[in-house]
Amino acid sequence: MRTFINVEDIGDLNLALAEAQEIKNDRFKYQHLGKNKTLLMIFFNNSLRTRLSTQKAAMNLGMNVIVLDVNAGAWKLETERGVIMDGDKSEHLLEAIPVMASYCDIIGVRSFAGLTDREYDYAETVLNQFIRYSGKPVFAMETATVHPLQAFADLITINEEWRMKNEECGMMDEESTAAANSSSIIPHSSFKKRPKVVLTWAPHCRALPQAVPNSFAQWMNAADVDFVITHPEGYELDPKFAGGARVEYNQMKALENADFVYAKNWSCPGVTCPDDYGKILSKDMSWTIDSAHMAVTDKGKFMHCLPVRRGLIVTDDVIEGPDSLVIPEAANREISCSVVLKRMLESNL
Ligand SMILES: NCCC[C@H](NC(=O)CCC(=O)O)C(=O)O
Ligand SMILES: NC(=O)OP(=O)(O)O
Repeated sequence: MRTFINVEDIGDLNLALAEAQEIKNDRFKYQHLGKNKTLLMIFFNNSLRTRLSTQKAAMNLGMNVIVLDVNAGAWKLETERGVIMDGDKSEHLLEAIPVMASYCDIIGVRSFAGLTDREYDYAETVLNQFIRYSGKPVFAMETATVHPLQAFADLITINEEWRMKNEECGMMDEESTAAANSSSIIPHSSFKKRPKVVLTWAPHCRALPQAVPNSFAQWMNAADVDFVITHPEGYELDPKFAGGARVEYNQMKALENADFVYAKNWSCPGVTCPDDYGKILSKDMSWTIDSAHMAVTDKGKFMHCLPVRRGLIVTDDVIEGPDSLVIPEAANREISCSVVLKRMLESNL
């Protein structure tokens, strides 16, 4: 694997899930792969989970890790070509990338959308410069339009929970139970019903990127689930990621019988109205996930990538309740990243 950006990069999802389970059973099984290899993590934006889980995954694989916070100690980097650099940015990304690449074997990049220029963001301009000028395998640690490590961790979490729910409810037939006992991964088709997964927009006080919902939609479209997206009018996600998914504008209707409720805020993706790109179109608090929303689900599990703002996205009782998966999701970030780094180490170095 040379890049990890879109769901296609990981190939067969059942194989990827099986590999995730294998690593979860023995996190240090592939420690030899990373010996004398160095991961460079570059952050243009803040992070808690990605910073720690990616570092942990690399250490599990025996790698050395260098972390660069571009905005805390490095020269401020210019990312656009053709500008006269007479402002506060002292170094151009086009020199910085090959320099940084000379010190490492794999590069992870966090670079959020600026939310002012849709074309620049959706072309993944910064990430693509790393791919083009580093000559090294590159993976997205949330970039302008995608957050695949999060979506993969979310898929792992859904798979684990769905398997448990089916086992508890005795929803598997005999053949599938036997398959479950002999294998780490059961295709969802073995269960009597596919899980209903609902991605719901929720209000926020700041304009946030579309990377998390884009990747979640892309991965759920590729997975064996019944996927529904709900949001106020104007928040339609880019068809490149969400194309084919069912959109239901009535949130309560969308949540009916849901097995998984994935809440997230995002700003206007500018699909129906390009001038609104990156803007907040709604702060409707009736979209906040509370116990009344969860009550219409099928004992649904609450999911969010974190960090989450309580009182806006979700109420305290829901996020703290027994049906909240936010901590297992975050824990599975170590696993999703381990699979990605393992594959990069195996195939490219
Ligand atoms: N990596 C997880 C989410 C990161 C980012 N959230 C944020 O910036 C929230 C910041 C705040 O709540 O102030 C996003 O939505 O893409
Ligand atoms: N979910 C996630 O990516 O968290 P961080 O932004 O803290 O890395």
